[in-house]
Amino acid sequence: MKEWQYKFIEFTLKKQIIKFGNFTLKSGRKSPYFFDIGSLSNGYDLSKLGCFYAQALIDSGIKIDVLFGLAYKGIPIVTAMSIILARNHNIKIPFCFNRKEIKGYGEGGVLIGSNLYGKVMLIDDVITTGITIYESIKIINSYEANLTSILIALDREEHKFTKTNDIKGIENDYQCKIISIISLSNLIEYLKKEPNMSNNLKHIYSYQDKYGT
Ligand SMILES: O=P(O)(O)OC[C@H]1O[C@H](OP(=O)(O)OP(=O)(O)O)[C@H](O)[C@@H]1O
Ligand SMILES: O=C(O)c1cc(=O)[nH]c(=O)[nH]1
Repeated sequence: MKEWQYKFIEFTLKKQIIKFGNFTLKSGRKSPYFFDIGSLSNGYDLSKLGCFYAQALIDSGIKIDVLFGLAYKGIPIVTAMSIILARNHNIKIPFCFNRKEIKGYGEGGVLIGSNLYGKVMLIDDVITTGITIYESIKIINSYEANLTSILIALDREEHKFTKTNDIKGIENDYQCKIISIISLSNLIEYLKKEPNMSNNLKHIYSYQDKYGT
């Protein structure tokens, strides 16, 4: 693990982005941990989050035309990341995000910000089953745009409902590179060295047995 990934885990634990308990996921899976970006509630923490995402993009060396934040949590992420890229790294990449419901008046439509065109990097918080990513590809493909990369904070490293919607499936089907700031393996590696984590780890291991890749 790189030092900034360690720092990211420290940040997520300190800010209680990573929570332990009983959580129902979008897929219906019952998880003993939850990654909750929505618990960040001030500009300072959000700008720190933006720094980690910007770092991951720069480290990847991937070239893109537009950043696309997926509603809802991808919206503050892509906004914070874009500000950090401009302010700290002098990198100006257009960004946009979607509405979950189509707006039928005023400017209308589903997109806010830049048009979707060329090589698109999708920005979100986590991938669990990958189903949400498959749904978002439909939005991207309805423009003259291609999904060429995905950047998330946490890859939960779970197997998916069907063979076609796992991470490797997305990468192969769409020639699309997926990068994550951390993976569940990174998190486990960190938690193993922390005191009082053995019970949480026990629950994570049995969850992994059921849903892990
Ligand atoms: O890989 P999957 O099984 O599809 O699950 C992961 C998705 O679940 C959450 O979406 P949700 O629509 O709940 O996000 P929101 O809180 O940002 O609206 C999360 O933000 C991911 O996009
Ligand atoms: O799969 C999900 O719904 C999910 C998992 C997670 O860790 N965090 C989140 O916001 N959603």
